[in-house]
Amino acid sequence: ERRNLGLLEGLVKFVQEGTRHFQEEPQDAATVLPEYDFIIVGAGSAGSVVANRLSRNPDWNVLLIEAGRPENYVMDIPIMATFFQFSDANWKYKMEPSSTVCLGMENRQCTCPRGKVVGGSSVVNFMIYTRGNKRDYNNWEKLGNSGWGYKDVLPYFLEIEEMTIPELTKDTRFHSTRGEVTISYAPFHTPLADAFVEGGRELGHRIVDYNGETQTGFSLLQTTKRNGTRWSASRAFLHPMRDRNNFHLKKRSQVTKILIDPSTKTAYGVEFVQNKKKYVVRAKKEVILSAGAVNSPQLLMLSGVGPKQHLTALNIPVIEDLSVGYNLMDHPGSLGLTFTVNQSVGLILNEMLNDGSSLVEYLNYHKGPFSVPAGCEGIAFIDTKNPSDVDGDPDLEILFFGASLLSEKSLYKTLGIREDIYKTVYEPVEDTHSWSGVPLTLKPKSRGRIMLKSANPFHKPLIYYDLFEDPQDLEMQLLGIKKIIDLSNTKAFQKYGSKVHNYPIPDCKHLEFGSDEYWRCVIRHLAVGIWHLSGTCKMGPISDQSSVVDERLRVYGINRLRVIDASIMPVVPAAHTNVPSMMLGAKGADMVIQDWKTGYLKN
Ligand SMILES: Cc1cc2nc3c(=O)[nH]c(=O)nc-3n(C[C@H](O)[C@H](O)[C@H](O)COP(=O)(O)OP(=O)(O)OC[C@H]3O[C@@H](n4cnc5c(N)ncnc54)[C@H](O)[C@@H]3O)c2cc1C
Repeated sequence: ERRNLGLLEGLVKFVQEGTRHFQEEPQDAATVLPEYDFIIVGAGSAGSVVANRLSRNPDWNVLLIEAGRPENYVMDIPIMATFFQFSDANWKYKMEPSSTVCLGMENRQCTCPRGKVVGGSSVVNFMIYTRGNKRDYNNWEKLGNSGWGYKDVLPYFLEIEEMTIPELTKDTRFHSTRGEVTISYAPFHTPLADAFVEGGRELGHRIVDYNGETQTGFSLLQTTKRNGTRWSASRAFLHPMRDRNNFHLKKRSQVTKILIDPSTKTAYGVEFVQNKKKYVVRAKKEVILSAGAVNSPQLLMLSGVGPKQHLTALNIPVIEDLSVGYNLMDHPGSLGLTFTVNQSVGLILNEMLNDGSSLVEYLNYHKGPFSVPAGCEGIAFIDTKNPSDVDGDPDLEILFFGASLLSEKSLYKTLGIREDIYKTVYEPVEDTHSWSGVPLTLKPKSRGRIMLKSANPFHKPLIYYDLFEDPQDLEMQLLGIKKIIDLSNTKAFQKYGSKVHNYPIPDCKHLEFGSDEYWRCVIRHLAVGIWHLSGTCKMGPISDQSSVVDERLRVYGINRLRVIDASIMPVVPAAHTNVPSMMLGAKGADMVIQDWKTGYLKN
């Protein structure tokens, strides 16, 4: 009876919070002005920050256009993070079928979720907070992008961070408490998460604040969460500006074209469609593309900026011939490694729902297992070439989940795994307590490409990406799998009788279970990009034929048009790309502000 009362009270509280959340998101603008100073396309991780920073100047008016729906408070319950991939908050992209990778997925296609919602992919992601390694950004600078070294980006990471983990706030060189993006540990973690960190220590790794001075080591997950709920880009940057009257947000409005005068090669506005109605809006100063690594290149190409041959084949008049859509990167991973344990120490959604107390705890206090983002609890960064270097340059990440494909039936569908694989490998022991480790290749050498399917803006672009085209990317996975098996064999995990779930993947069962060849087969079958798509509008010097934007993020050859989002990353950092994209938003917006203040771009 007490629990029922707790549930009712919790539900009332949740509805109240949800209502407040709904009211705090900026409303859909009732009218659209014919002209704004700045038009930003995409209210995602980067675009939300850009809009926030530019509209701080009351003399500038700013329009932010978002194709997706409003964020919903249910999306902010951490354990639910994978559930919205079936909803209209996801663009539901898939990679083109391949004969070498994603072989265990429906139609040999890996899924490519992207947030289609106010807040963008920060609303569907796993809330993992990482910045990357200082060498990643120093490398950007070395590639010819001056002003992009670690010393230049760190101030922006600090500007946006609100660190709430007490022991980390003391390190003021690397952490700040004054920004908008709240960082916390999950208020709950499983005993298996402790085993992960302890197991890492047993294997000789350090426990590290991987967003501090050095990155290599093991840790519980730092997450973009406030008070046990998701802290999306929208909650961090858009909610606080809902009353700025120089700012308009259009939701469910898809930009279909950037308007560019072909004679002066100057961007002067955009065309967008809301409710089947077409609008044309002009930009007095600039159009800024923050539509993400799939849609920013798509929009550039639809607007005549892209590879000449490709656009000509689709009858799109070419305004500027640039390498748009190339250099697609992600952090390739694989899902084949599951461990069962002999105690009830993992996360099983069914159990949590049946028991009810976890739900009551979450609704009332935002604590307990529901506060764990998608079951993800720990992270390790390893420099496989210099494993004992305390200041290593990691090339391998291990992502730890206190759950696995055994823990929640819908997961295999979310990930696009073939039903026959689920039925033979996982279903026989589903609901067994388990954990999983996902190895991520942090310095991928393989590259993919985004192409247009047609000149129709409503046709999904094509995503070509053989994640393991370069064999080194696959070998790093193999190394990762071996490391994770070593972890399972530590005392910390053996306390729970951890053992590899050894039902072979049907297509690989002709190979000896556990042999290198077996694992290579599994990696190719249950491959996953971890959805850090980036690089498709590469930043680089003019001498680099493959670059699309310059170091001030201006599109080469086109005036008054920038790209500010994950697509400008010349090389993907050793990081989950949400907060790095927000950093790009803050730094990119500063460049816009500087350029217009100094009269660099004349009105
Ligand atoms: C399932 C998943 C899990 C992830 N987990 C993590 C994680 O735990 N930690 C982490 O750091 N990173 C994670 N990432 C990656 C990270 O969230 C993204 O790299 C980051 O959000 C990208 O930011 P962005 O600004 O480039 O693009 P987005 O945030 O994707 O924003 C682009 C926005 O533009 C809008 N848009 C696109 N086209 C148009 C158009 N034509 N007209 C109008 N609007 C348009 C989109 O709807 C979207 O809102 C994850 C991503 C996914 C998909």
